[in-house]
Amino acid sequence: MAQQLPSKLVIASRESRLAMWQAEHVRARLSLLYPQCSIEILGMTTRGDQILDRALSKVGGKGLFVKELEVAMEEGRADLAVHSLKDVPMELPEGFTLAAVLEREDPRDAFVSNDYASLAELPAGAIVGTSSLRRQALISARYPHLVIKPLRGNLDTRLGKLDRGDYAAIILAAAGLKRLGLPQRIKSLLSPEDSLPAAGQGAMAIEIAERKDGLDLKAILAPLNDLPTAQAVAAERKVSKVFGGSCQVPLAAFATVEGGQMHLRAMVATPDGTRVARAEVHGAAVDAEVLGAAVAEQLRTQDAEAILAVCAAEQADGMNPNAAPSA
Ligand SMILES: NCc1[nH]cc(CCC(=O)O)c1CC(=O)O
Repeated sequence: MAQQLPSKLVIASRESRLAMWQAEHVRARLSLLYPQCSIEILGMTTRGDQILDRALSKVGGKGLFVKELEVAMEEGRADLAVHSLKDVPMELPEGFTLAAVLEREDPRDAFVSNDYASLAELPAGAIVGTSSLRRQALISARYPHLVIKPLRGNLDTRLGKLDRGDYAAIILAAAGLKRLGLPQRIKSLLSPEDSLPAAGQGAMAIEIAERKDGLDLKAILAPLNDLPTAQAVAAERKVSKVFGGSCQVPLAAFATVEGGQMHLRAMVATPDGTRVARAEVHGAAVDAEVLGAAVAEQLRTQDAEAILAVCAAEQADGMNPNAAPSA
């Protein structure tokens, strides 16, 4: 790299075990690439981590988990921030960009239970824990005899609540469990038919701020970017953006890329799963955003706007006890 390299780079991260694992992963990869550069991690608590008792949709949504990290970059206390891409808002504030998207971990949702092997095994009335509207809608659509109850907190907290017996099973992203060395907690993986993943699930992203010192940080981070993953998540996030993308709406978007070809699937639903619209397209992966827009358009012709209007009305009524990230 012809690029000048600073003597030190600071990575901002949330302090949950998963966030720190991800920041450490990026630190290790950068250290291998640039052994002459010292790379440090700045752990931070975000407002989203503090507010555990209220629906995040009421107090600002996904942005709450990234704002403090952005302020640290703006003030020069950090150079980059590592995020679970799923938790990153579709529109970043002026002056911030995603510099790299790392190769995706398993994007699927995982069924976690101490007593049962799969959703299909659960008896009528069994309590399933998830605070994702998407998971709630998809599970209710297919297994209407199950009872969905909210579940928040970081991964360890959620597993603790399962082990205490509060739930028959809980649904978590497989990626988080694998990264934390807990793959044995996964009893089965949900197929895309049972539970289509959320936009960006399983992918890590590196965010940077516009530099006043002219340092081309994007070029420095470029070797960490995984093109097929970047293309897949660009399509998924486009779908989400078209529908006003936030975790307050049951929306799934999942793309796979192989040999430059993309298969993109998406779904919107009412939170109770009684109305579900699905769409899919195949095309060249370089046209990621066009494919995303095409799937969004297909959903729209299937009444997606009406479905989302139901969600908005319920939220205005304060019926949504759910929300957002905290792994
Ligand atoms: N919603 C919080 C969140 N954000 C990222 C992950 C897991 C890791 C990932 O998807 O990359 C999780 C936990 C979960 O959904 O179970």
